[in-house]
Amino acid sequence: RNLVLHHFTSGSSAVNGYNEVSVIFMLVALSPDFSWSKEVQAKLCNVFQLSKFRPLQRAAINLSMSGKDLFLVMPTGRGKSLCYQLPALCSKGFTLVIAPLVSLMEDQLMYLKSINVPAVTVNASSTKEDSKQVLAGMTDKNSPFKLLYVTPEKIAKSKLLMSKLEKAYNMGLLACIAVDEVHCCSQWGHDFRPDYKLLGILKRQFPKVPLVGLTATATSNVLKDCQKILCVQEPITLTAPFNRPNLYYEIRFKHNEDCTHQIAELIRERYKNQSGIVYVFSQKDAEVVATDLQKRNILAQPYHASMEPSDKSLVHQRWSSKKIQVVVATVAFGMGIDKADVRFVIHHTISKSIENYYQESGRAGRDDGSADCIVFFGFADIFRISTMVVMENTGQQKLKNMVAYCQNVDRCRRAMMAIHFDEVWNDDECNQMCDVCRHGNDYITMDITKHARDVVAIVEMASSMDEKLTPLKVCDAWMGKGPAKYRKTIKVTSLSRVEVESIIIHLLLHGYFSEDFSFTPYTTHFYLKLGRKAALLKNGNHSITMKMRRGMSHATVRVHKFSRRFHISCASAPGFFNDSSKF
Ligand SMILES: Nc1ncnc2c1ncn2[C@H]1C[C@H](O)[C@@H](COP(=O)(O)OP(=O)(O)OP(=O)(O)O)O1
Repeated sequence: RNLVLHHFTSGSSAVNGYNEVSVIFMLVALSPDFSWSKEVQAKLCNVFQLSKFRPLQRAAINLSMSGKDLFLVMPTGRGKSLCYQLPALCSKGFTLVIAPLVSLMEDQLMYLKSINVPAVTVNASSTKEDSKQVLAGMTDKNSPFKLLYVTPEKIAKSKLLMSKLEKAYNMGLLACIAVDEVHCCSQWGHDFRPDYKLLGILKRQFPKVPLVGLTATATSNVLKDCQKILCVQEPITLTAPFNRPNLYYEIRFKHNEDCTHQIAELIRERYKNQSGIVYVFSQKDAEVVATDLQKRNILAQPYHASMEPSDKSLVHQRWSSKKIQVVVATVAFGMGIDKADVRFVIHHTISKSIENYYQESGRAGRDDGSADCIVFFGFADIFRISTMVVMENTGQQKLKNMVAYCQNVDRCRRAMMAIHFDEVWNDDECNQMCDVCRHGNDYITMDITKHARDVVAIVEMASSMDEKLTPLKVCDAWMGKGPAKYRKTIKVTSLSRVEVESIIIHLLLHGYFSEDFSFTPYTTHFYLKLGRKAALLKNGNHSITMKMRRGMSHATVRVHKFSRRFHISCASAPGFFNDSSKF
């Protein structure tokens, strides 16, 4: 135990990565002799009705009960809430919980009520009488409640609440501060909320109270930013392995017309009588896709932010009780979803970032049973999302990371996520639970230099005519379907649509193209312009290769055919689909 406490108090206490953390975790887990250990174990069984801790829960509880500040990064659905709820029951006074949404708090309060844990909230919809009672309870030595849930807005705006917190602190009744969804503090996080920026006041005013920041997804940079914003000196970071071994990750190419049809087939054939979520881009898509699935005899209902709260909870309830099979939802269907047996999460449209995707797909398989996470990757969707996130500082970069994840054909999908979340990863651990690992070497490497020159020339020509082209127009023009004035001057390609789209995406991701936004009073348009690397193509020695999945499309056959042609007419068509690798 001394060794453990030494670890708590010495050296650089910001520990990241599971391997280092596991050392602490084991030391902590092996220490059953803390003064609170017996009570903690008893409450785990008697109050929460759980037989044992999940990885890192005991460590997190022991650390915060030792007074340490802590960041806990644990995949969605693995039980972060227990890490502050259980210590709250074993401490004097109450724990202050900051949560981003009132609906989230209400779900928690309902659950806590069902297990007889006294918990309350003050938020914008509390009555005066309720608020008064809660504020009085904060300084009551008998602690009528053990958890107090508030929104960050309340902390920022209510002086009365702050004065009561101060009084409770001075009386030794403020046991712990838990900041749920702590990544919302950072603009670099995927869900920045301005009021979270002001939460530094808590640690400045109440320095002796341990703070626990909880999140399912945060890179080390985001956590460093949160640490600064929350004014936490030396937090310990416990990072549970991000890997969800029971989830199978797959990317499919989206051919717009039949995407919903494909999804319906999947649901009918592979997921008969099993619950799932289909994520879509917009509220309108939620309505349309849900109706399409209903027409195909699938019990599906939409869920989005503009629905009445009562309709939303009705859909949620019906889905939880298996009266409907599928929720077709926007991202509004997210926080607070705690259904264990979700067997599939299908993305009709890609997510706007890898963090979002990890969280959305993570709603599958919470019961540890196997589940599928399938993304339909569509060309036009990239630009719809790009214009949606145009105001976000890091929106384009995050979207590009997500697009690169989808476009990838040769790297284990878990490995890509691990790199993104700064995790150490061994590819063997995927266990063929992603499409790339399962289909092994099923890709070809192509020299696309000539194609790149041809398509870049189209955008260059349009620009010289003072015209802007959307990515779809560039595709059409390149395939000879554009206006006659282009057709005369451009080199029309014989590549398939999927190949054309993939090459344009590749050039965008690698800086040969870049985005050019134009705003009208009603909408934002995405045009392609030359990127910083476009000029390199003027150099005869510059070459670009790209990897493309072999079974990706009907194009596959054509790739083979072309490469045969390449061998015949090598001299006249240098670089034409020069398959330099795994044919
Ligand atoms: N030790 C445990 N053993 C079994 N079940 C547990 C354990 N701890 C928590 N759970 C259950 C309770 C909940 O039904 C479920 C998810 O817990 P919860 O705290 O809501 O997850 P979370 O906060 O990590 O997810 P999210 O990121 O979605 O908010 O796991």
